[in-house]
Amino acid sequence: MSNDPVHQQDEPRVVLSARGLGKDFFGFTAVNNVDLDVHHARIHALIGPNGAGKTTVFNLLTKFLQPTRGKITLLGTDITNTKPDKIARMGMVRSFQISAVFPHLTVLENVRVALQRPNELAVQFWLPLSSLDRLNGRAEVLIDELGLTPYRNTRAADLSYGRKRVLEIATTLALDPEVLLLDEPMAGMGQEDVRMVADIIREVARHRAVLMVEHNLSVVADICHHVTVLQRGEIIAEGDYATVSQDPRVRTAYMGTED
Ligand SMILES: Nc1ncnc2c1ncn2[C@@H]1O[C@H](COP(=O)(O)OP(=O)(O)OP(=O)(O)O)[C@@H](O)[C@H]1O
Repeated sequence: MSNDPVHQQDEPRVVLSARGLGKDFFGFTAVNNVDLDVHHARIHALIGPNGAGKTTVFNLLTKFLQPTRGKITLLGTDITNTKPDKIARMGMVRSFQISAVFPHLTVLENVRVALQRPNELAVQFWLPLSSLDRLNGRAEVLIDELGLTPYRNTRAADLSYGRKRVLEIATTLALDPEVLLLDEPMAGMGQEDVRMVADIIREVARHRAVLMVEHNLSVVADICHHVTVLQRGEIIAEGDYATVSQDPRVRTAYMGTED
């Protein structure tokens, strides 16, 4: 579907949407009335000050939390009452969900393990060798897509922090998701790694939608097409970074002042 030229136009299709999304915790409203449209081949950032509700929105979208109010649609299907494991199979994954990286395995082995999971090849040991060849082929493509070819035989434990993050993203992509959710992908990384991971996310999003929570605003400015700003559980601004960063409510939310 991602190669369909119709979907490569300026207004790409909506793959994930939320309407009137809300979550109460014991009477405290953490998220209220959130409308969100995430588009194919676009990077969408969810930003806001601490406690704004970003993680809660993430957990609602992936159904780790059940919404108190509202509706969520993934690829045209209502998933408001769908279980998280089914959502991964339907085409939406979040980075930590299946991103267990085994430190003693090489990059290639880690990606192969991740690729076996959806196919359950691990238990189908009677499968012909040609199936494993196919798996190797897909693993090489993924490794290449994520710039990990020079490290294919390196143990995960010996990778830099940033490259480990890229390997995690590679294992997440093994399910071939249409929508990838990343929770603070730049957290704890140095400037050089931030640049590398930002480039990888840009590459990954050429064929998929990416929704990410990110505190690093220069990364958001650099790679995100669309930004939704939350404060106290509600959307206070949205648009491209240039637009939202000039919004007086956003400036007040971040700085405590409009200046
Ligand atoms: N399980 C819970 N029970 C009660 N309150 C919760 C729960 N989870 C989150 N909250 C509250 O909901 C609000 C939003 O929290 P959330 O973690 O979604 O914000 P955030 O924008 O991700 O913050 P941060 O940037 O600090 O991670 C906060 O006031 C938080 O205390």
